[in-house]
Amino acid sequence: MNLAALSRRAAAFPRPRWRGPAVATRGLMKRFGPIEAVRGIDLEVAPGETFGFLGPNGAGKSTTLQMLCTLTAPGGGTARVAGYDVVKERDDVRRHIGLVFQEPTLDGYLSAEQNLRFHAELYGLPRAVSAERIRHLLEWVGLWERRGSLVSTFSGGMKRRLEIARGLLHSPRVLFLDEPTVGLDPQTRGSIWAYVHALKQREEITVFMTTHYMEEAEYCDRIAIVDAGRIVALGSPAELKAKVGSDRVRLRTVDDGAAIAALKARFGIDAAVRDGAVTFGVAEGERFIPRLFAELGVSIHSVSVARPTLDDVFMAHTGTSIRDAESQRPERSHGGRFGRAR
Ligand SMILES: Nc1ncnc2c1ncn2[C@@H]1O[C@H](COP(=O)(O)OP(=O)(O)OP(=O)(O)O)[C@@H](O)[C@H]1O
Repeated sequence: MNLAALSRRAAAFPRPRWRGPAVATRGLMKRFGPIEAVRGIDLEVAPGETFGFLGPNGAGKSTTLQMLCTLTAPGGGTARVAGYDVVKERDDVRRHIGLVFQEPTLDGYLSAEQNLRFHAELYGLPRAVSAERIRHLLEWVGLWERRGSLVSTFSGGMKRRLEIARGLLHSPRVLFLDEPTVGLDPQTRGSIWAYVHALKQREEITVFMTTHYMEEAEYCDRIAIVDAGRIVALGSPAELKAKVGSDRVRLRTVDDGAAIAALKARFGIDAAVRDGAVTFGVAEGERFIPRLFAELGVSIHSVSVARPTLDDVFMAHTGTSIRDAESQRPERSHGGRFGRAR
């Protein structure tokens, strides 16, 4: 049965309101030849949550998302989305999810409104309903005035907003966003987040997104930090940072090598030079600073203390920063991921 027929059937036989987890996986796995892209993901996302999958390039974020969206078959384990099994009830999953990809999948030769109308027809939305919803969504993403313009004339930010509107057209229960702001300038990234926030105010929807931007993960209710195909930490950003425990101290000194040796010898602290400063973690950093000046025995030019960041969380679980993890892996193009052979 095609998507349109499924939607008509659903409209004719409304289901009782479903209350289980929006996303639930057990031992989810995927392998590409010798590469173990996803190595046993266990996850439960509650309805209404904004959930982030945070990790460096190649961590397995997109592959997990593709399995949840039924775009690639799991190699092992199970996954349910909106209550439906991604393998046995693929069409049901598809009917209840919206997708926004990294790469635009809009038709540049059609106008903004035509793109949405086409999508509405694909999902079998009745005309009266879709016309109203298209207007509503285009107004909401600030594109109603430009509804007649060809999408090929739109900026990157406008296209992403239109994609979000399209992803919401059929009122999905779960909206999947794959790196929704990659390639956008900081201002446009901020505005995309403002739309996601506003969306949570007006629709009862779960948002599941992947990102490798720390600052974006901070917007999520909960995040899973993934590395090499596994979840290494799971919780709210505040919980995860609290678990790291230590503050991050950064020193600029006359002699970094001597400072690192003295930190080890006098305080038992393992420090390293990162981004041009001697960096280490210590509980209650502000209280430690006076001792440092008194006892280090190496002249200090400047010192800063910061509360743990999500990068510190990543480092605590993997021994490396996300940035370093990305630079250690072969860079892959962000383009065409959904077009790759599976
Ligand atoms: N179709 C494919 N064929 C072969 N290998 C693949 C395929 N898709 C993903 N991989 C590999 O699986 C691993 C995980 O890739 P994935 O795209 O899921 O990571 P990611 O965390 O989303 O990274 P990025 O931030 O770069 O998108 C990588 O080593 C990648 O090269």
